[in-house]
Amino acid sequence: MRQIRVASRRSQLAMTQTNWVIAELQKRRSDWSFEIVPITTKGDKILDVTLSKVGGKGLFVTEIEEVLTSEAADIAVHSLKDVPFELAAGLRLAGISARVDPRDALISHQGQTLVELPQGAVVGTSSLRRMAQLKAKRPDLRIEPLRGNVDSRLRRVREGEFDAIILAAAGLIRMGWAAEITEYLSPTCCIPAVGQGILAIECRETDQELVTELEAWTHAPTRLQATAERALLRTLQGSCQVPIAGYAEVDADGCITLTGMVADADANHILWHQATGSEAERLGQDVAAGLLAKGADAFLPAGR
Ligand SMILES: NCc1[nH]cc(CCC(=O)O)c1CC(=O)O
Repeated sequence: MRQIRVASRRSQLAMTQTNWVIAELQKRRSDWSFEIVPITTKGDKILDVTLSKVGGKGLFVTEIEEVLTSEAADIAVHSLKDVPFELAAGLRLAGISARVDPRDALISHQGQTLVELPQGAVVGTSSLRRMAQLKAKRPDLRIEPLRGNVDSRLRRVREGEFDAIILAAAGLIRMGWAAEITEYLSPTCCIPAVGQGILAIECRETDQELVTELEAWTHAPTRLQATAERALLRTLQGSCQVPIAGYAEVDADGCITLTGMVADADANHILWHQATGSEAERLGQDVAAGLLAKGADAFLPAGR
């Protein structure tokens, strides 16, 4: 018998993800019971500003990590894409879920796909990564900031404030709202964020019982994808201030193909690089090196 305290943000998406992970772990460990410790993070309080302007990587994650470090909770469930490449000392992403859909999704007011949107249509997104790739496809679109919870974002497009918005398909699928999606953007056209569609469970590395259980629960092919994509992010020292994308696929032989993208903040210059390998960490570093060789340095923060 053990009581596991699970730190979770209060948003509907966070609670849905947390409850899903608790159900998964409960299936394996009927001798454990779970208690949710709700946390309001700084990121949750800043709803009306473009996050990249607020700055500070890991706005949603840092305070949750403090709760783990101070032993006020034992595990935390994160969307992997919100987790900075560097964790707080003593913590570890011991559990990695099977990835759900990694793609971005277009939700449009009148059911048009990306190519069908009228000239100059207003598209909501605050993600520099999405903005850069949208601009590359459709330079005529007017891109406007869009923040807030998933349900409020959907309401704003439904009410016609935007012609379309872009969200991660994964969040909509987990909430049971996939019917709202007009078009799934292919990962070759709009490369997903590092870790998009993956849930990561963080705990103290000294908690052997939890580490062992979470590692046994981990989906091995997704762990390879996560490792390759995060090695790319780490090597580039990427944060939400720089438009970076990274998406790895693993074939049946365990061969990994990783595609990386870096753009400048105005999306006037976009660089891509792709490579294949069998060692995830190494592959992430190689794709980062490939991007740097093509000039990605100029788009990244100085002093890396
Ligand atoms: N940046 C916010 C965020 N972090 C994780 C998700 C849900 C998708 C996922 O698990 O990757 C979202 C919403 C979105 O981008 O639409």
